[in-house]
Amino acid sequence: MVILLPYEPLSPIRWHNGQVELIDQTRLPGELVVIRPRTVEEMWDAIKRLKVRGAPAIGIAAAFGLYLAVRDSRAASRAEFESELKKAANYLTTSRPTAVNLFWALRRVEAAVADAPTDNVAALKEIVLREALTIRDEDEATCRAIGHNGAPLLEELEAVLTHCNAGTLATARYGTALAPVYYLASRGKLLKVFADETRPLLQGARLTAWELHQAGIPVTLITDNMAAAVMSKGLVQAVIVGADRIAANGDVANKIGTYGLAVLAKEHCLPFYVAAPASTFDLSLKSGEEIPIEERDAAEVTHFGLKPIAPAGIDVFNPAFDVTPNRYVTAIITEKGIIRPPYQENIPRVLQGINFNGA
Ligand SMILES: CSC[C@@H](O)[C@@H](O)C(=O)COP(=O)(O)O
Repeated sequence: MVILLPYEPLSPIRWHNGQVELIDQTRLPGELVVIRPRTVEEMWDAIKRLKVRGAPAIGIAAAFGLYLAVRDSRAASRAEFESELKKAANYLTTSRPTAVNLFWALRRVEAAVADAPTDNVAALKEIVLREALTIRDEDEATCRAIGHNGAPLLEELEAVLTHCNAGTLATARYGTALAPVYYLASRGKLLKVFADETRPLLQGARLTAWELHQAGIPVTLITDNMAAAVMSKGLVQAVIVGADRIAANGDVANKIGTYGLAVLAKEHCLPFYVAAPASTFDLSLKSGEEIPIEERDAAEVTHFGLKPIAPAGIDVFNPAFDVTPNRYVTAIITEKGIIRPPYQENIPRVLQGINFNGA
């Protein structure tokens, strides 16, 4: 097992020796295994099975997936190459429907090729790889900026509650919800984190607890149904989560259970913060009602690992995400600044970089 320098989280996705390397998140916390998808099909499978997961990381993985799809292309023309790229992008969009970063990254790579001033297929392949690498590197800088921007909201607090994993494992590095925690730690302020285990796939227990523990940040694991008790005892002073898609009105899709936490936070007069990059906003959607919510296999609920914990054949409802209405969201922390209500007006203002502090 790798031991990290205190407070410096690892990066779960990188390009090394001509291959994409991913930490297989289904194997954590027991084993730190690196996988190297070699085809677009293997990358699709890694995304579908949550070997790589978390909205920004899914986008980065998909961009590399496009390169894997065209790396050995024998296209005879630019048009043929672009058609192969489009086919691969369409295929990758079928892996997971909710995180808009996936669609954003694929569009970005396609646009880079469309804008390229060359018809040379070898040069176009190189552009696909360069764009994937740029998306990865920019995400790391973006997450660091989210950490910087979010830190003032949390620096006076003792502890926060988070849900699922919106940490370094969900991004190129640093995470979104956990970015301010890492940022503060690197400056000597250790904020405590209560991590929901996050049923059914336990990203909180397996991933958030693991990565914070590795980085030397104090983390306390709770089951999802303990959040109300933690809040009522005053053990946390804020909730901070990531997002998979944010609609134009500020409604937030995130891991199932997030909505309940937001309602609980309101009842306990705690701020409810969402941390997300600009690539997680989908301003084409008026509200969260339009966000496609992934439903996953019933076995994730009826089984604990391979062990059945429910009667065989029982009906199951297993949405992977829920939508938190904007009225519960105190602020959205982005790399461009902090966005506060009214979201309809303030989201475009902040994302377009108009000088506005969100106060
Ligand atoms: C920075 S990641 C934000 C979200 O993607 C995260 O909170 C989440 O819901 C991840 O769900 P997952 O199903 O593990 O991909």
